[in-house]
Amino acid sequence: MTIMARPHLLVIAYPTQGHVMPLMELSHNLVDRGFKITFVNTEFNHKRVVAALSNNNADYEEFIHLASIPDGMEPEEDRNQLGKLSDLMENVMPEHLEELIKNINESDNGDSKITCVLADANMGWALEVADKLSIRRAAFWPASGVLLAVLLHIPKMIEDGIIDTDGSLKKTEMIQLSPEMPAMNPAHFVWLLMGDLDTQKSIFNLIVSNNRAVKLADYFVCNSFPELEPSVFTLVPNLQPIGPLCASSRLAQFWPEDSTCLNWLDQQPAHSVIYVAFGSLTILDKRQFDELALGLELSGQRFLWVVRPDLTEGTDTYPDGFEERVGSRGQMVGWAPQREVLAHPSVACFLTHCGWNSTIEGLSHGVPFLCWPYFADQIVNKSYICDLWKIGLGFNPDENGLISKEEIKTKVISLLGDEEIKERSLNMKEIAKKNVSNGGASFKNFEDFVQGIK
Ligand SMILES: O=c1ccn([C@@H]2O[C@H](COP(=O)(O)OP(=O)(O)O[C@H]3O[C@H](CO)[C@@H](O)[C@H](O)[C@H]3O)[C@@H](O)[C@H]2O)c(=O)[nH]1
Repeated sequence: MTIMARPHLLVIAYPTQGHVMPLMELSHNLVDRGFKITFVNTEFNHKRVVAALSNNNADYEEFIHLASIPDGMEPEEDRNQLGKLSDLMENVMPEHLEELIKNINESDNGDSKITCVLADANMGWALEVADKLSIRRAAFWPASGVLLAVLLHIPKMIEDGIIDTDGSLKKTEMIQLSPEMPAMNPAHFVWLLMGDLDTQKSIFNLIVSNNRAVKLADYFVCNSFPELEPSVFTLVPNLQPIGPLCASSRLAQFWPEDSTCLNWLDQQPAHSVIYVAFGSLTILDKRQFDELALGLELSGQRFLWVVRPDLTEGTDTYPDGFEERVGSRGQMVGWAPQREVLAHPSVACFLTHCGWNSTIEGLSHGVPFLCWPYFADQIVNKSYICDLWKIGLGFNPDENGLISKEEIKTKVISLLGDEEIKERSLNMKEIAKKNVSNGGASFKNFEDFVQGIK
């Protein structure tokens, strides 16, 4: 009897948590369908993932090999400089990736050859490397399909004089890509919300080269489902939604998970806890951090708050007496098992920065949102949550741009009392679930994808 070798996929993600996480989840799903994976992180992130690993990953370690290549930055440099990081990666990483693939494919240690590269569409150069080596290519889009549709529309927007060839804005009127999609404020284009002018230009250049590179992909999949953003899949017909991807995320955490909060959640009444988390990149200034703490206190509700070690600039001490006053009603952790938290029956709502993964994870569990976008695609995601799907509320900043404790309390109380939002959220959960169940649209797309890349 011949035992067939597992098809061997090389997977590479853009080096931030919100990209590594869903691609690892997709890798787990592919292992379940018979693949072997070499998952490539930057050396910097590889060290973090290994340091944060728990010991319950044994099942997957056999089939997911964690590899790493340098990103071009010095070890101590700040990886949140996304413009600089993107420029360096495009220059430095391709030759390292090529070498890694050649080493695997030429080694005689019995390892099967890499048959396909599955790259984050934000790492288009990796598809070019695969093309050069005549290896099959697939791309994954980790954010909303709407965002991708806007980015692919860049050449037309340059032609129409809406933006310049360097991405700067020339016209300010709203744009609408299709009648079913809400109009979009060009000031909210993702690259314009990414830091200083140099960063914006670097990110814009990266987008333009990625738009070119994704044409090399034989398959293009994303973490969404048809009902969520219907017209997108008409505008980008080769993009196949396979989401929601939101099971437990093993082998991908940049910080060690503090699971003690699940025991705390077990002790709380059903639908009583506000879960507060801002993803991996948001930084709050100290004044806003304090106001958030005081707003949670003032709301009188139970809350679970993820206070990442780098959530605030400078010190992250709480306002005077805050911890004593909230007592066991409030729980703060450095990094939570978010997907398990959102699935917990004690959670009533999700105060989020509206990163795409958090959005998908929240809506897949029927949890209503309180939206506090920070940058990048989050402002557009918020408008989908609040205005289109109507499963959440946003905050209004005061005249100093601060979201006040009173505003936080008001919105918490309004959301928790809003039965229509709750009903729509539960309905969305059902639609999400149907998509990945046997016969659902995302399920079928995933099956086609698996057959295609085998
Ligand atoms: O305590 C925590 C907090 C977060 N997470 C996970 O971390 C991921 C965070 O991803 P996301 O919600 O998308 O936020 P960011 O980390 O900010 O992601 C970046 O990447 C996303 C995908 O491109 C974009 O939508 C965001 O705007 C961008 O900031 C999610 O899977 C969460 O489940 C945890 O596991 N534990």
